[in-house]
Amino acid sequence: MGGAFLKGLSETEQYTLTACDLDPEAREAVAPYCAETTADIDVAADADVVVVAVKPKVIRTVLEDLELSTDQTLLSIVAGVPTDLIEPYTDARVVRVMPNLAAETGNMAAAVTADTVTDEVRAILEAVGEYVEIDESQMDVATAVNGSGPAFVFYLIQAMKDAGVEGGLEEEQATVLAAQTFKGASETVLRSEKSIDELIDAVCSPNGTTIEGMDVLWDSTADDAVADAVRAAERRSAELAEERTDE
Ligand SMILES: NC(=O)C1=CN([C@@H]2O[C@H](COP(=O)(O)OP(=O)(O)OC[C@H]3O[C@@H](n4cnc5c(N)ncnc54)[C@H](OP(=O)(O)O)[C@@H]3O)[C@@H](O)[C@H]2O)C=CC1
Ligand SMILES: O=C(O)[C@@H]1CCC=N1
Repeated sequence: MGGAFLKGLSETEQYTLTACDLDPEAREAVAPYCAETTADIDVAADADVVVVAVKPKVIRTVLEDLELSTDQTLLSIVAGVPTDLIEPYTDARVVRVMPNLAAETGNMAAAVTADTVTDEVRAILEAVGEYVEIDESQMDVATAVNGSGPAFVFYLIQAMKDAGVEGGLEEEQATVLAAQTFKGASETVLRSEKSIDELIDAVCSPNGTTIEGMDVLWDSTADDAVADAVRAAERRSAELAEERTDE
């Protein structure tokens, strides 16, 4: 996730980016997008905004080594680790963000804690996509919807693509048609003033093809399966918080 963030931010040419990782291969992978890569956390700690992008189980170790001052911002993208668990380890302002992998292409959907976000962090998030400001109590569900969400959408694209292949399209053709259709539909939802129900209606020509397919979906439990996936991810995010708090 840290690499996707770096790649997206490097495209904007607005930031001086330093990547810190202990693994030389990880540093090599992001070197083209950074002014500097380092294994020395003190070098990373020089930045105005320090993004912590390690797995939940190692955040405490990283925080113990990270010396920041009150005029710096620590931006945590670590799932399930609450602000009040991070704050005792740092003098920096702590802002919690749930990003997603689409940062890489400047299409990230992110959720950020409304009570700690600054204009500096808003500018970073805006540079690589769209963000919403939420109460931290909503971070687990946001983690499920926009953090894990890309995987759920990849799954749906695959299902649509597979159906196209089954109908006779070539794999590559079906992938382009399915993925571009998700992309176009997403743009429409974001730009249109119509509700999603109105947009569905607009695709359904009278006695046409779409209504036949929509009847199948409306009669199915596809929406329940999506809601169950979101709830399972939300539950896990809350569990991660519990596991961290126990330490
Ligand atoms: N993947 C995603 O789509 C999203 C992930 N996140 C959050 O981002 C964080 C990272 O997830 P993800 O990118 O999937 O995980 P990865 O394991 O791919 O990335 C974590 C990176 O941190 C490195 N690392 C571990 N310990 C240290 C250390 N002490 N100092 C410096 N670097 C270290 C790891 O190196 P090594 O591999 O050698 O251990 C690895 O390169 C998680 O907290 C996750 O919750 C949030 C939103 C979306
Ligand atoms: O799967 C995970 O735990 C991380 C957090 C959100 C997306 N990936």
